[in-house]
Amino acid sequence: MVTIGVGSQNPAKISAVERLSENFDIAVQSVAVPSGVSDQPKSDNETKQGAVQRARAVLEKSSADFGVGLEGGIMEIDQQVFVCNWGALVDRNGRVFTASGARIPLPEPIVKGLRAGLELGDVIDQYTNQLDVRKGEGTIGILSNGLIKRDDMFYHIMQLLYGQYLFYSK
Ligand SMILES: O=P(O)(O)OP(=O)(O)OP(=O)(O)OC[C@H]1O[C@@H](n2cnc3c(O)ncnc32)[C@H](O)[C@@H]1O
Ligand SMILES: [Mg+2]
Repeated sequence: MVTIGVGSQNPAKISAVERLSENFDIAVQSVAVPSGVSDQPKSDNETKQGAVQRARAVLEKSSADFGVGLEGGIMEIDQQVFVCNWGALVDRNGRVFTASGARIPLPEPIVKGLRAGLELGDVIDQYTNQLDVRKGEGTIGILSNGLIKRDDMFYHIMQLLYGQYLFYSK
């Protein structure tokens, strides 16, 4: 049994890692760590960096075998703003695996809020008139009409991360 520490207390992130333990002998623990980037990362680069920094901080702060960082952000392609997500898995040998998740364009009213300096988590709550969307289906869940929820998207990233670890450990 190996232990994975997840650098967040967000249930959508923790549940994505827990889903890995349905297929692998893994124990999951939540470790509160800083991302070291802004609360609302604004590029792939910054979002990925937040994921890696969270993962590294988990190994410093806990005795887990692996550190996982999952980070949400926004990024722009051709003046269209997308929600994006990155994940990182680090092991005690210093290996770092990274992967990104699905992206989906954000509608104009949400982009307006972001340009005004708000965090996506707060804007999506206002937009939907709900509380803590970020901890449940997430923006990706809202905009995909519930077909892909935030923990599904993070689970996909977890499969890409753990899969790489298995592949490169052969
Ligand atoms: O407690 P932490 O781990 O920080 O969880 P968080 O919900 O704040 O998540 P992030 O910092 O990784 O995400 C950055 C912002 O984007 C928001 N967000 C909401 N739904 C999202 C989604 O589906 N994908 C990416 N970001 C999302 C999120 O709530 C934050 O305001
Ligand atoms: Mg956050």
